[in-house]
Amino acid sequence: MRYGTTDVLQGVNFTARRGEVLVLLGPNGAGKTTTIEVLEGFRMRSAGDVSVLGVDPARGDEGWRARIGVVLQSWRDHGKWRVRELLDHFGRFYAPYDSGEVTRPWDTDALIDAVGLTEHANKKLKDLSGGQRRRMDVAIGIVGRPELLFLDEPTAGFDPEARREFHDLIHHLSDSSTTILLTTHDLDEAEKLADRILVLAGGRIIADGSADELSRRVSTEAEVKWRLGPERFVHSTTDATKFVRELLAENGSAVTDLEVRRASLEDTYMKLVHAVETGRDAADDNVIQIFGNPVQEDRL
Ligand SMILES: Nc1ncnc2c1ncn2[C@@H]1O[C@H](COP(=O)(O)OP(=O)(O)OP(=O)(O)O)[C@@H](O)[C@H]1O
Repeated sequence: MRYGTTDVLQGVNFTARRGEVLVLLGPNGAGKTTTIEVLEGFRMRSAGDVSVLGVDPARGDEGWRARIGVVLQSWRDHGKWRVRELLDHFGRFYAPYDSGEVTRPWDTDALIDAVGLTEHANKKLKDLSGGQRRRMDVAIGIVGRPELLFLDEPTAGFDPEARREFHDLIHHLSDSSTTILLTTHDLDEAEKLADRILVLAGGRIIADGSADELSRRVSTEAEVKWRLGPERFVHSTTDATKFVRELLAENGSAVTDLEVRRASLEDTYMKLVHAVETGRDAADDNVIQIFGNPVQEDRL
């Protein structure tokens, strides 16, 4: 994708499988929204091949659009509509695309309940709080029971409870085989939701895998912490299972507060993105820098 003379995306290559939750991570301006907009058919790509539900988004017709749900980064329109009224209205557009397999649209009250807006069903959109408005955006995105759902920073402005409810909703949707591509800057959220994480930086996908796979890619070592009586210990190892087995065989129930920690997604992400920004290979760096804690089999 090129804007003017600037190539914003140049090596974005990935495939999503049915029912998978893909989380797209990347620094501000990396091109996440652009990627999503190209896939949705909102933005025409400058070059390259794209297939979404078997169709080139540049040529998607209404039948194709009915199978897709979109939650943009922010919507502030339809302020005078009431929650139930607007969802009822949008839902009607999907009725012709009801198939034996998928009932379209979603029943309005059941949908309002699923996004936690039952108390506010009769409120005008302009009177909703930021987080409630965001829940409404999500409801609009899924009213047609999409097979594929795009969510651009869906939980921005959610309180912790709304976030938890949203995560449950995503799990429920993916259990019913909806494929989901979402962007977020919340790495805990990415770790909770993603079957696969894509990291976009420098205009290309620099990592593609589960949180665990990415962590192993930048670090083969895990950190084991434990306590023996009043003393605390820490040890870095490439085979945590073997180490823990031996530790317990030697010390039995004297071992307490045992903890095994791989590099967190945040550690991994920072390392991958930093490597692109500095032109180095993430796997070259020493594991100790990942944990930021220069201890090897030392007593703390
Ligand atoms: N219409 C446009 N014309 C020119 N440049 C654009 C346009 N839209 C986006 N860009 C540029 O393309 C790059 C990618 O933008 P994009 O919005 O896709 O990033 P993003 O990863 O979604 O960022 P954020 O995390 O901040 O939402 C940015 O440098 C942005 O300035």
